[in-house]
Amino acid sequence: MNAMNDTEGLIVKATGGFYYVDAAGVLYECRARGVFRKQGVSPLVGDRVTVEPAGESKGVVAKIMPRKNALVRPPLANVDTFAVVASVADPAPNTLVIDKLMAIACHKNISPILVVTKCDLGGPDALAGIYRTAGMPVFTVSKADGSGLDTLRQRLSAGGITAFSGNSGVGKSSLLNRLDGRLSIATGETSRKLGRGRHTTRHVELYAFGDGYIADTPGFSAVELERYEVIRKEELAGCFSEFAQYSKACKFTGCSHTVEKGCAVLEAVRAGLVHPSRHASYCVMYEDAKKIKEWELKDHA
Ligand SMILES: Nc1nc2c(ncn2[C@@H]2O[C@H](COP(=O)(O)OP(=O)(O)OP(=O)(O)O)[C@@H](O)[C@H]2O)c(=O)[nH]1
Ligand SMILES: [Zn+2]
Repeated sequence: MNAMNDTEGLIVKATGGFYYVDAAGVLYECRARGVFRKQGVSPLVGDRVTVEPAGESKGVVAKIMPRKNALVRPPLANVDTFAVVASVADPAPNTLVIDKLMAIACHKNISPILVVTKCDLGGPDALAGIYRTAGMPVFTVSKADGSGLDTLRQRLSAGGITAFSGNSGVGKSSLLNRLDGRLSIATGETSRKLGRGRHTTRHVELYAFGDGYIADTPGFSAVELERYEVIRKEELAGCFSEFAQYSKACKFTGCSHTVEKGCAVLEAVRAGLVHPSRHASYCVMYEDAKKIKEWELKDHA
């Protein structure tokens, strides 16, 4: 009960009501204090917590530190980097899906990066160019060539928690397995062979990677994320970070940046400063956001 004995750590895994907390290299198997349930909060992987030790390598999660952000699916807190994975081909990249994921990341105060996979199947420049124009870090990798992988490793090991997302089949599992030998995630081929359903894993785990952590969440999709992370139309332009420097100059306050005369964002699109593909995604998402009902927003308050 003595708070002085409490030790601080990070929840790296949650399963079956147990939380595994890494505190200065010791892994504590913990239960959560009952009060959390009463308050309707549950500890999440990625939470910084204090542990009240209770026997060797066992303890109780006593306090959850304030979160930078929290995702519902996958259940994960304090994510710093969101790596959106897209392949050059097989499947062809879907920029709308990529932009939805990136907007959700911005909305959650998570830095997006793009990882372009399967560069052995075609040139990554067209896709990479869209996101470089938007000022985002882009990493290009392929089965055959390890150079892009090393640059990505450097970024991930610099610190913070990185989560990966992207459409099914883009090569997320293959990428994670190659990034870190400890991860042996079933890739498309193997899980098909085993005949197991896809996207069944709900188990999230953080792996230390240099000074950072990688969240092993291969099974979560754009569709799922969207269901839980709603962006209002008024907030949307703010989630397309490269629009910000132009939108201040729009003629009308409350400009939707879709059709208005005197819209500085549209002007930037015409001038090649904002990529048309990003703006096209914005317009689709804006139309969708207009249809969001108030009751849907209440669920996400
Ligand atoms: N040509 C090529 N194929 C790749 C590459 N990376 C992965 N693949 C193949 O792409 C397919 C899908 O890879 P996965 O790693 O299972 O993809 P995933 O994104 O994890 O898929 P889900 O589990 O459905 O989310 C597999 O057949 C891989 O062998 C690559 O760099 N080049
Ligand atoms: Zn505008």
